[in-house]
Amino acid sequence: MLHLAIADSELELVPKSIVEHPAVVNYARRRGKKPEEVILDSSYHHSALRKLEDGERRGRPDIVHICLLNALESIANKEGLLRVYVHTRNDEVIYVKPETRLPRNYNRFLGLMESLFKNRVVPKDLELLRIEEKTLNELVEEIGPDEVFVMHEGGEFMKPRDFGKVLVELENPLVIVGGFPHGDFRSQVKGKKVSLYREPLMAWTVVNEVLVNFEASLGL
Ligand SMILES: C[S@@+](CC[C@H](N)C(=O)[O-])C[C@H]1O[C@@H](n2cnc3c(N)ncnc32)[C@H](O)[C@@H]1O
Repeated sequence: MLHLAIADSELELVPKSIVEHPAVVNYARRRGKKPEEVILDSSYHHSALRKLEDGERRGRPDIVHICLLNALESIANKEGLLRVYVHTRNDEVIYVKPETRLPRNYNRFLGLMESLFKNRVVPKDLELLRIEEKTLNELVEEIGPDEVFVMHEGGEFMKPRDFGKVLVELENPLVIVGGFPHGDFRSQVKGKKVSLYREPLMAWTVVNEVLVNFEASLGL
């Protein structure tokens, strides 16, 4: 089983300090929600983000959306060989059941995340998504992987194809990909740093490279 964690993801509700900012208030009103119940999104809350620490990297639920779509629709997942987790900047972990069919539409995805933050599980009966307070290190301990790989542009270079071969030799590897647009991991993560390319890649590209090469090494 391959475990994939999208870590330090920039997925959060609008922080208290900016709930009264006009960009947030107007956006929430348009969506018929309370300002404190909406997900922070840099494309809508750009002016409010300037007032926040780390504002240049926060409010990127789109990264989580694309990574999850790619992972959940992958052949590895359809074959029952993948578990996906989203860890957020506020140390929460979202557990995603493999059979989850995420909305393709971005605004619907935001609505789903808002409902998850409010109700802690969605939907109530199937519990496809569940969120818990948890650090990345606590998640790693819980998974108990035989090896942890931290995908990092400054890590040891490995061709994606060779990395796939390394993964299939293990029982329970964990691959960690940063769910943020700029900078480095905020969490202190222990693991082998691996670079798949000489330049920085988008998180969803790394997810795809890891999964496709894992599948190829399995002969899928
Ligand atoms: C957009 S990058 C993070 C920001 C990047 N440090 C920058 O400033 O452009 C998102 C994640 O993709 C992964 N990643 C990016 N480039 C990579 C590479 N060349 N090899 C392996 N993983 C990479 C890392 O896990 C990283 O945290």
